[in-house]
Amino acid sequence: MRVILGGTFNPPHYGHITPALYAADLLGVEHVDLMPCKLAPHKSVSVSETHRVNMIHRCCDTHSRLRAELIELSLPSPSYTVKTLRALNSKHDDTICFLIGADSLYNLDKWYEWESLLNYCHLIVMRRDSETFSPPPAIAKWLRRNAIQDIERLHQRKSGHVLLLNTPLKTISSTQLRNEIASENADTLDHAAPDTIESWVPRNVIEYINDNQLYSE
Ligand SMILES: Nc1ncnc2c1ncn2[C@@H]1O[C@H](COP(=O)(O)OP(=O)(O)OP(=O)(O)O)[C@@H](O)[C@H]1O
Ligand SMILES: O=C(O)c1ccc[n+]([C@@H]2O[C@H](COP(=O)([O-])O)[C@@H](O)[C@H]2O)c1
Repeated sequence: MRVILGGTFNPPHYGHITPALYAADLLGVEHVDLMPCKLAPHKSVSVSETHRVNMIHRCCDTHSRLRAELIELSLPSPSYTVKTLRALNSKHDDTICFLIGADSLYNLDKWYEWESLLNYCHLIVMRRDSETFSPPPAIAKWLRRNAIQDIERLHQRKSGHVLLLNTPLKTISSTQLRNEIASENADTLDHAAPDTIESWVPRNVIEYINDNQLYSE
């Protein structure tokens, strides 16, 4: 079984890493694969793919359970998840648990061929800003058909289930981090108490951001 977290990672942060590792623990999987998209379907991205990948590699240097999955960089863009999952399935037989945050779940019906996603993976949903999940009606209806409670069931089928997990809440976003840095708080990030920095972003990622003057305007 593989646990994959797709994202723009602009930049990666502990809102990605902490709940993803927690989910992997519950699933009994050692690694979490961070999979940067080439071109995000619903977003504009301000820094190069190379910087985003380098920051992911830094996260992997800090956390040995993280790995980089770079398949989307060689697939056509935009990076539609259903197409990526098909490509991954054609290469390996592993069951894929694809992680998404609650905000992604609530918008899932806007994704390309979203109703096919569960043909290729299980979806594991992490809490984002709130203790509880409050999906809109269309998604709630879909969840009634597809959501399970018992983690063991993920090991019994290769795809087709959705699991909402009570992952630790880390209410940070890449947008918030970019705004902090753009508003000249990069210095604050750099000199803040180590506990503060390390609760947002791995230190070597902050160093990378500062060294490359990312997000400063
Ligand atoms: N703090 C968080 N807690 C749980 N899941 C998160 C968190 N931040 C991001 N995610 C999830 O990780 C995936 C990748 O997120 P992404 O790289 O877009 O980060 P982001 O912080 O949401 O970025 P942005 O602020 O630029 O929109 C998405 O499925 C998203 O829901
Ligand atoms: O397939 C889609 O239509 C689709 C639409 C929006 C997001 N995604 C994927 O969801 C993951 C998180 O996306 P984002 O935009 O929150 O960084 C990332 O792997 C994206 O490729 C996928």
